[in-house]
Parts: sequence; C-alpha cells; structure tokens
Amino acid sequence: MSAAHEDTSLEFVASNLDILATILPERLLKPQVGIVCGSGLSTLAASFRERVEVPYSSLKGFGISTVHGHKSALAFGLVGPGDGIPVVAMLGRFHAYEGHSLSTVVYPIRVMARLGVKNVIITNAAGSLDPALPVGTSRLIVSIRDHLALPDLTGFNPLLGPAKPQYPRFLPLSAAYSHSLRRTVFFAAHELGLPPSALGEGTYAWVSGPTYESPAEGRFLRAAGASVVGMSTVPEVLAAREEGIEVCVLSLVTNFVVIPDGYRSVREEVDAELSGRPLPPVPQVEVSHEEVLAIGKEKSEVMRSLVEKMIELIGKNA
Ligand SMILES: O=P(O)(O)O[C@H]1O[C@H](CO)[C@@H](O)[C@H]1O
Ligand code: HPA
Repeated sequence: MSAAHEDTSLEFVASNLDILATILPERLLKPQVGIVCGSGLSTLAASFRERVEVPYSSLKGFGISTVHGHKSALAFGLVGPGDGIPVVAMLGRFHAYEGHSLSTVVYPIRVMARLGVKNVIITNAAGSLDPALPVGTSRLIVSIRDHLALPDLTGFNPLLGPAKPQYPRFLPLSAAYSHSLRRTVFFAAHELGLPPSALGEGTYAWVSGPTYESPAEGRFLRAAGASVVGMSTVPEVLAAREEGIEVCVLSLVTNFVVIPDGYRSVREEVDAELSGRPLPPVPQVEVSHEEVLAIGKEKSEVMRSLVEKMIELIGKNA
C-alpha cells in the first residue's frame, strides 16, 4: 500500500465538473454541504428531495467501494424547508485497507471542494473505547472534537508528497474540527428533542484496519486518550481542511472494543482443571462487520435526522 500522494486524479476534476453539469439540474450543481456516509449509513441521503444519484463509475478518478454497506455513488439533492439547501453525499467511501491509495481515499472530498462545498459532515461507524460510551443504550452518537492518527504520525499521511502552490505545506490541526459546527450538532440535537445522553463528544482514533483491535491495542488507544476507533475519516478530514472546508465528524458507536483488564493465566486454568476444580469459562466476545452494519441500520434514523437538522441550521446561519 503506497502512502504517496500521486494525485494524478486531480487532473480529472475539471472533466467531472463538466460531466456533472450535463447530468444535474442547475439548482443541484452547487452543493453547499457535503456528507460522507459511513458503514451502513447510506440511508442518510434517503430523503433528499429531487435526488439524483451519479455512480462513481460514470465519473473520472473515483475508485469503487468494495466494503459491504457502502454503495459507490454520489447523491445530489435538496434538504431543509422552503427551496431547500443543495447537498451532495458520498454513498460509500474508500478505505486504505481496500487497497486504495490515500489520494483515491480523499479524492471525492477534493471534488466536493471544487463543486463549492463549504461544510462537510463526515459520518462513520466506530467502536467505543470508553466505558462511558456504551453501545445501544446512551451516547450512541459521538461528535468528534479531535483525533489520534497513528498512521499519520508514522509516515502514512494523505498529505505526504511534493508541495502544491494551492495548499499550505504545514497544515495546522489544532482546530481541525469546527467549533461552530460542533455547537450546531448540539443545537440540532436540542431542536430534535434528543435526550442529552444520546450525544457525546470524543476523540477518534484512526487505525488502518482491516483487523479489529487486539485487546492490547484497544488498551493502548484508550490510554492514549481516544474515545472511539475506526478505519476511516481522518484522511478525509485532512483533505477537507487542506481544501479550506469546515469539518464536522459524527461517529455512530456500533460496538464496544473488547478490552479485558488483564489476562487470565492459562497455567492457573489448567492447574485448576487438573486438581478437579475447573475455573468458570471466560466469555469470548468478538466484533463483526455484520454487527456494525446491524447497529448502523437500526440507528441510522437518529443519525439522519441529526444530519438533516444540522444542514437546516447551517443554511440558516449562512
Ligand atoms: O468508518 P466506516 O466507513 O463507517 O466503517 C467502519 O466499519 C468497518 C468495520 O466494521 C471499517 O471500515 C470501519 O472504518
Ligand atoms: O471496533 C472497531 N474498530 C475499528 N473500526 C471499527 N468500525 C466499527 N467498529 C470498529
């Protein structure tokens, strides 16, 4: 897997704008808000009005999303009262673990920027590392305020590569997650009457995947200050910030990362068995992508109403 920022695809952006101009009606052509749909969350675009879906295969420079729960299309439409706000959603994202280069992973964000998107709402499914963020009860959605990206720190950063005159060489990340949009998330939740416990704030750890975390890795990420963990999002955040787009990230907590406090000694287990007093079995819990998708499906309505209310408030404040 190459971290190189070859970005040959950037030269296709202009032709994509031409292709879209032939497909989309004028009022959909300049989306103000972009949405990235996480695993199992493609229904975020289900209620767009005047919706037009454009398959990635009919555009240039796009990959194909190979992960179950991700489609491969852009959805354009209108959201909110009155004339509505024009929006674009990525129904399906690219992950580096699928074999996509990081420049392919972030390419749709660069296309969104050229279309005029000023705010992006990036969603994902994530595992909770924090006992205060359990699954399926409270704190189902986490508004991300910061990230911990070990791949970025170890030479797998999507912005690696020759300097480009249009981008800052050294992008600051101290305020990568828009304070204003983070406030909007909580105002939107309030307007929807969501209980305060439905929405938390936290730090997203980006791991390359495709393996889920070992117990020691889970403990390590938690000790390092991460609240949730996933295999996406951070590359998109970096590209969006490089493009000058305001970023909001919402993580749907789909599972709890298995972090036992310690290990039971197998020697003690065997000795106990040999002495005729076997220890009770240790329950084995394993996360699966099916579980991730099932929770995504079950809870996507809450996420959809939150995203739509946010778009409405963004439109009002524009
Ligand atoms: O981050 P999204 O795309 O929502 O998907 C998450 O779900 C998959 C694992 O179940 C991984 O791809 C992880 O990143
Ligand atoms: O537990 C997880 N780990 C990493 N990525 C994930 N995406 C959903 N759940 C998880």
